[in-house]
Amino acid sequence: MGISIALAGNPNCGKTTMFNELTGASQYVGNWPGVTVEKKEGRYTRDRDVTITDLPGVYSLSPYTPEEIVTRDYLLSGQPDVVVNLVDATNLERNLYLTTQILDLGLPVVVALNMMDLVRKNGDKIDVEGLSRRLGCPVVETTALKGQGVEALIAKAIEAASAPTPCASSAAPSSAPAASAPTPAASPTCASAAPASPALRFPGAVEDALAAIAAIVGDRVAPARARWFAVKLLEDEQLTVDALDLSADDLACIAAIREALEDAEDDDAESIVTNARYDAIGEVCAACVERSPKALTTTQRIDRVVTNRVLGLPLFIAVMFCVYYLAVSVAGGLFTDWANDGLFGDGWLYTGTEQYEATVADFDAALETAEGVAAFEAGALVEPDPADFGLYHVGIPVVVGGWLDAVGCAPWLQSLLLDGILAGVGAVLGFVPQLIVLFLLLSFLEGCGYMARVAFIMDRVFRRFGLSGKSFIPMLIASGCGVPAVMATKTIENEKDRRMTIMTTTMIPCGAKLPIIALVFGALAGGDYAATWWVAPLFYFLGLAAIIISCVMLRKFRAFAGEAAPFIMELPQYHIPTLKNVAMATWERVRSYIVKAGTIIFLSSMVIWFLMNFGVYEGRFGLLDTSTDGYLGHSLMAGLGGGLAWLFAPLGFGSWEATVTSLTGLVAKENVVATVGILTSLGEAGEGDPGMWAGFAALMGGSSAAIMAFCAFNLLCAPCFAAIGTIRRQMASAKWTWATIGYLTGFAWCVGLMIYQLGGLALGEVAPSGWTALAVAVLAGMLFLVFRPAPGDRARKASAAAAAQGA
Ligand SMILES: Nc1nc2c(ncn2[C@@H]2O[C@H](COP(=O)(O)OP(=O)(O)OP(=O)(O)O)[C@@H](O)[C@H]2O)c(=O)[nH]1
Ligand SMILES: [Mg+2]
Repeated sequence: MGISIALAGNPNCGKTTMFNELTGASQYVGNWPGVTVEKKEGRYTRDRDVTITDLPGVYSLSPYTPEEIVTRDYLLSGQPDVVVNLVDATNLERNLYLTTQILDLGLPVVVALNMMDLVRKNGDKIDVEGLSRRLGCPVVETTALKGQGVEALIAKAIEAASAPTPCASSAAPSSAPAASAPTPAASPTCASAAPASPALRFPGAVEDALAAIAAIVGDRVAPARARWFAVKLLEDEQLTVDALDLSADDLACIAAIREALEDAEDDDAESIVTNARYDAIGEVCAACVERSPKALTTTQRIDRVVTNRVLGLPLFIAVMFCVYYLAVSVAGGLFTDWANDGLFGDGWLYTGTEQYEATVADFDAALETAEGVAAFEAGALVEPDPADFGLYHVGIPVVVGGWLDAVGCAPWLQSLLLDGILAGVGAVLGFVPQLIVLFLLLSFLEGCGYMARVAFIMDRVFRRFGLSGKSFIPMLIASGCGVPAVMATKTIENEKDRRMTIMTTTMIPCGAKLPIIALVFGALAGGDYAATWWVAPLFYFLGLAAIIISCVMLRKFRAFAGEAAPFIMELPQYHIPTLKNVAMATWERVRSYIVKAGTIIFLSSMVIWFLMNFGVYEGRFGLLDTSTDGYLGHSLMAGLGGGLAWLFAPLGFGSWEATVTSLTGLVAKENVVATVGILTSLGEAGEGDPGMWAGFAALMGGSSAAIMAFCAFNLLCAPCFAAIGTIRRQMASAKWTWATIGYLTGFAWCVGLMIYQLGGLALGEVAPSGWTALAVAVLAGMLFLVFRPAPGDRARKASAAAAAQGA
């Protein structure tokens, strides 16, 4: 017969680690509380008849948070034959609180004392026999991380499940609402079950009250579960009261019992029960746990430095600097260039690069002269072939291009495949090596327990702006790429905080936006870095300021009103994470990035290619000849840009070219510079080319204010398709995705308007007009939203004032 085992316990006590060990699954394990949020089922590898269910970690069985409801419903459902209650043995007092509640359920329970490796390392001792006797259930020592004790644990669980009594699986009343107590399964062994006499007893008055309530409930519930219902009725938990369908008389009797107890103890019933539990646990621990007199554990010693008020922040900045240096500079420099220019570019030369570059420079210099050009045309001067200089391989586009040529593929299809799809998908995949390194390092920091501290440190800063410390990690990641940043918002439990973070985090300039900043920088400063060094940091500051202002403003709306959720996170013990866990966490993140490249980017690259390569030329619609100058002016994209250009006129860049540039940026921000290249007929000159700066400045009508407005708009507006796709997934709602796109684009437009109209006015580039008035109005509106009290604040202040007056 199949046996169903439920794994229940506090957050971060090792349930998923145990589950993976038992079932061979690879569910996500992280070193912070609240990793698992829904139940997962698997089969025991050594006995396929045994089903194991991993449940979200909970501190109690009260139906408040979604995780608590999932766990409580499952335990009450009658499905588990036995509950394996994992407890973090390094923190027995707190963990046993849930144990006492699980014991009340009347199901067979086996307690797993997990993390015994840490207990031994700390030099503490636990009397397992004594604990088992006092709790009235088997207790097994385990170290899930190393797979120790897990077989003995399951053997005990199977034994307990097979014992004929006690049984509570048919105990839930049939009228119980589905939300809390799904329909029970009938079980013949229960008919004769005697009322369970709890091993863990409360003070006499409480036990008397419970017995009296149990008598009123009578046989409406199975005897084994009578205690659970009696406790819940004493606590006056509405869900249970509704479920039992008691008569008005019975309810009045129970209320009288409760009031009598509350009067006698001078406390409310819920607190009385909670205190009774803690007192009982205190006695158990005093008798069974012997703490080593050692003053501080390793974790406490590390935390003294890491979470220190003065040292915490600088230390964190140093750690992050190292992570970024390794990922972006070292790995990025090594691998991303290789992936972008080698694998998805022309090819890559591993050795003899210096000699090759020198020869190319000579070749380029020769082409500058008339003789050189003549020699080149005559075939006397040949472009140097990198393959002659050392170890070289060609890029995928070259290989694919060769195949397509060989099979006589139509030029338009070649262009679609190479310039459209391969270029688009390749640009995204080119970042994969960098991301792997970044995520490996971040997963390590997460797995060892450091990230939980970071959120705690940043909370002190962020709280002032209505954001929780947990929003910081996404923003940090966003400076690399918005996609993983949006995914990282998953760890923010509070829905409002999470939505707000998703909506704003992509305002931080990501790696792909840096070329835009460089281009603007060049166009404004003409390469005079010494005099204008402040332009680039200015845009980072703009991103950060935009987030802060947005959060302060958004908090004034009902959908986001309220303070950031109080920062409650138990700081886990430090430990070296297993290689498997780090690799899994990294893969999980990289995988979604790759999947996105294969789906959203794939499709959008095709669409953009189509819009840029098709159009009406000499009265005929068709594929444009990309070798003619200004072909883009005839494309569908130009038409689209022309149609939308009026939107950007107030921002100073109302030409179809500038509009098209912003539109292609939606696919990937890298496209902005590439499009400027095509528009200025400079090809792939790149953002560092002075010709490109001049061309770009001309595109913007030579106005510095327009250039700044263009840059601000492109940095702050809706992110690339890839990030939008991720936002859609994390928001799990089309409405919120559109709200995000709308908010970001609207906000970016307003900032662009203010920069162009007001900045241009100051610089003498723009004459006052109706738009100037609108820009002033927008500025005033923003200031109003920032400084206006949040809804509810006024009421709170008024009541506080009234209370103060009354006092
Ligand atoms: N030292 C030690 N660490 C462990 C042990 N078991 C689990 N861990 C670590 O504890 C952390 C939490 O493990 P999880 O399995 O995710 O915990 P969980 O109970 O599923 O947590 P939630 O899903 O948040 O409820 C991870 O970093 C594990 O590697 C153990 O026996 N010893
Ligand atoms: Mg888990």
